[in-house]
Amino acid sequence: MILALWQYIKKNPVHYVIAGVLAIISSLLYLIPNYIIQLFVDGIVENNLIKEDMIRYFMIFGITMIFIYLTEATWVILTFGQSMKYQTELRTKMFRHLLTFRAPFFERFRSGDLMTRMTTDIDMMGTAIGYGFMLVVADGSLLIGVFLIMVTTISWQATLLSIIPLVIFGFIIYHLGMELDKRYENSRDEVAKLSNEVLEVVDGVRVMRAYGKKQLEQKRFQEKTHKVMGKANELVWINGAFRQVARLFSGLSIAIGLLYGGYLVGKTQMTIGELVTFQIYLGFLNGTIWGMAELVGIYQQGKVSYRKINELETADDLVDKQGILPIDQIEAIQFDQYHFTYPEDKQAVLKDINFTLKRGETLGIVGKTGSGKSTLIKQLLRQYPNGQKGQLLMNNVAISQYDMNALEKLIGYVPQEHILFSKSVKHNIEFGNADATEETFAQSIRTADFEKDVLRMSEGLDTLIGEKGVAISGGQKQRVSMARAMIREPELLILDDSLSAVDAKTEQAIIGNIQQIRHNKTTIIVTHRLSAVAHADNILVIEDGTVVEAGTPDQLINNKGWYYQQYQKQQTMEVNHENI
Ligand SMILES: Nc1ncnc2c1ncn2[C@@H]1O[C@H](COP(=O)(O)OP(=O)(O)OP(=O)(O)O)[C@@H](O)[C@H]1O
Repeated sequence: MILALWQYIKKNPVHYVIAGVLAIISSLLYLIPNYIIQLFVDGIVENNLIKEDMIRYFMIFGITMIFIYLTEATWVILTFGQSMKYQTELRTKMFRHLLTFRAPFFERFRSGDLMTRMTTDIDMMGTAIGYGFMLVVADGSLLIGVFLIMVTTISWQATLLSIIPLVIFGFIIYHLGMELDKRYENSRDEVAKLSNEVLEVVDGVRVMRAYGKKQLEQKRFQEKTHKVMGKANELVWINGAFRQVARLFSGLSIAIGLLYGGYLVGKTQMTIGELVTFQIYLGFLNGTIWGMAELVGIYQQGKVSYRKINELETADDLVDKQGILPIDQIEAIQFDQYHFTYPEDKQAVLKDINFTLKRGETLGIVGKTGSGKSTLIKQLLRQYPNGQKGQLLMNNVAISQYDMNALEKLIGYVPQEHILFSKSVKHNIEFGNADATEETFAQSIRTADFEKDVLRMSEGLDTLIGEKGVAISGGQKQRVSMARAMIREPELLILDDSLSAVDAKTEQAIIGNIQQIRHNKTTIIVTHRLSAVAHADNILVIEDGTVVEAGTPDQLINNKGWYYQQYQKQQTMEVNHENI
């Protein structure tokens, strides 16, 4: 951690050098008022304090305090400003880094954990480089300055004797710090788990209510908070005990100083003024030792947070991102004896997949639930590592060779679970392509059959949706999501069971619109409703990760296999539905 912080300090030398010099100056300036106090007390005791001296002392005292204020304020502002800058830079860097990760990473790191890393841990690193730096420089220079002044100007024997308890305390702090490390980590991990729980509860609150599980969830949550409290209490215990030990040692140091100082005053080897100043100096030394104790805590917490951030920085999502080839058109997609197993699994989910999809064609993918349809799409989107056997080619080149960003720009993907942002309808659609012309924007809404819905919304396209806005239906969400993909006018459009929540008539209208505007462009439609792929050039029926039937809709009907049976069932259902 220290190395990482040092790298940052080195990047901003001017700020830190100025802050460091000012911190040292302000610490040393603190010695002047003490010296004035010493002269003042001695003047009173020796009865030779004259008015001019008093005015002079007062002036020096006042001016020094003003300088202390100015230097301290300047370097504290500089240091904490840098700390904020450091946090902002680190957070931006980590966020950019997070965006590069693919699905396996997010399966490993849960949302609550990531939130804790992006907030508390980065804050802690900021504290280490701000408050930690302040403690090291200011308290360090004060400690050295006070020690030297005590030794050289008052009494080296009294100084050495009275700092013995402080040195012992220093050793205790050091060893306790080691003990605190693990406990800080445990406590922090429990908070991360709790954050995750809160997210899940907020997300699933409606289901929880519907199933009458409010009480149960409350109990579970309470158990988790008790666990957090338990771990935090361990720290409170150690910190509490530690503070009392600190008090004991600092009291001992002052007592030794008083006793030995009193003895020296009795032997006229120390003036009363020096004894008073000596006690004030001891107070400073005690303060700096407290500061060092705090520094140990900041260092230990910072170390834990650094480990957590470093884990994110060095995490690998196992997806090869090294591809550099540019791509601006997808002429053909080819799965060649392709096998795929999820990283944490042993059994292949896709087995021996073979097919070619040419530019301008529409491919339908159907099959039982859990058969591997979405997995095939995820492989096209490169969300997981490459398949273990066979090849996935685009324009006859392995897909992994292409620059991911270039590839992503060609694809419009409408996923099964519709993720919309808590912003306006317009913002959500424009998210697909902020540079789209008004005409393309209007066309995307038309294609998604969302025009009527917009008219019904109180603020039209500016209507806020999501958490802070109006709740929209599942079918409306799907169509906003569809418009977001359409506004890209993508080379390759992928609909992954993305019209399941709209009625058959609307689905037909949308599919018709897509057919009409996507000449020469490629479309993949994964669906459970066969009417959505009735126009497809080719259809794959997937069962247990393998293609069991393939062909045009007519060929599959003639085949009399799974497709035919499903077709019959869905036809009967549709007729019954129309008769109701
Ligand atoms: N991230 C994952 N890690 C491990 N296994 C997974 C993962 N995602 C899906 N699976 C498994 O892979 C298999 C295929 O899932 P997939 O989502 O591809 O099916 P599907 O045909 O799209 O199903 P549905 O029609 O219900 O959407 C399932 O057994 C599923 O449990």
